[in-house]
Amino acid sequence: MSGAAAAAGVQPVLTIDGASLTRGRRELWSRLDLEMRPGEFVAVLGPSGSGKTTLLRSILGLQRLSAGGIRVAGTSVRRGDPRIGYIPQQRPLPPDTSLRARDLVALGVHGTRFGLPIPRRGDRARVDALLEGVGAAHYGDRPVGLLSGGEQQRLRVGQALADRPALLLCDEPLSNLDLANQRAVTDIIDRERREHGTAVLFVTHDINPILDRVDRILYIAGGRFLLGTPEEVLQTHVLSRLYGTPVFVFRAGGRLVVVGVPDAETHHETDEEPPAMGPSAAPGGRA
Ligand SMILES: Nc1ncnc2c1ncn2[C@@H]1O[C@H](COP(=O)(O)OP(=O)(O)OP(=O)(O)O)[C@@H](O)[C@H]1O
Repeated sequence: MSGAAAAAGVQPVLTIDGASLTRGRRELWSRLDLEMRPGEFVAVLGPSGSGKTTLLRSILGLQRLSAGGIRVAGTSVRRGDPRIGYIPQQRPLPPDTSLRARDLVALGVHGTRFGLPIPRRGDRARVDALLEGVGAAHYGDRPVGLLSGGEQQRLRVGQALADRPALLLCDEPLSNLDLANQRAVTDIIDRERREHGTAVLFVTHDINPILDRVDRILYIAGGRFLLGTPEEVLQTHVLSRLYGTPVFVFRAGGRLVVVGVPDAETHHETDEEPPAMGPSAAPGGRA
């Protein structure tokens, strides 16, 4: 154990240790360190193609690292690890999908997650409780293909939380949702981490809907990363240094807007020394 979690005397839920991932000649990120404590909410930001989804896939054991290691609650991850819940990037389900809403949630319940559904005693009650928890009880028996994007997304959250994971990985779970559904889905995830200590790693393009819940931000760009509180990371001078080009952070009407972000592949040579992080950097963070 090391870092802030150790200082607080708790076992980290997630430990990423010097992780690097190279695709062809391109280094997506390198020497990435991240330690998450129970109940912590970390947002992952960065331009399209910077490797955010790949990071989640690495944590899930679906993507081999070029270097470094990843542990969940102190041990290596394996495919289908029940300690991890995963909300993948949203794709609308086809209208003719024959599953009912409750079937989709049931796929997350132990024993059915990665194989054929094998209902066990108590599963129905668990599925009912999950449907209730995500506000989907009233459409539990409807075909999923006929549900709206927001209704489907609540079910995906229910499925990911079914086995009460220690770590919840969310890949842009709010995209394509209206503001009311963004808030509803955020509230469900936030309640889970407050009530059950689930650590949440949340990939997003827009920090605004979750800004008031986030403990730290991991910002990935051009093979580099920054780690710190929102106040530390979301600053014009900090992001300009990360990108190596002027990037502006504006605050308007309680919202943050980041302007001038270059494409993920058009900046930074990977063998460049990363710029120094300001004095307000969280331990373990660098840029
Ligand atoms: N299976 C794969 N084989 C080769 N390259 C891949 C594969 N999957 C992703 N990539 C590439 O790796 C890079 C990172 O992809 P990734 O999906 O992790 O980015 P991202 O930050 O999640 O992007 P977005 O915000 O658009 O979802 C991209 O350049 C992508 O084209």
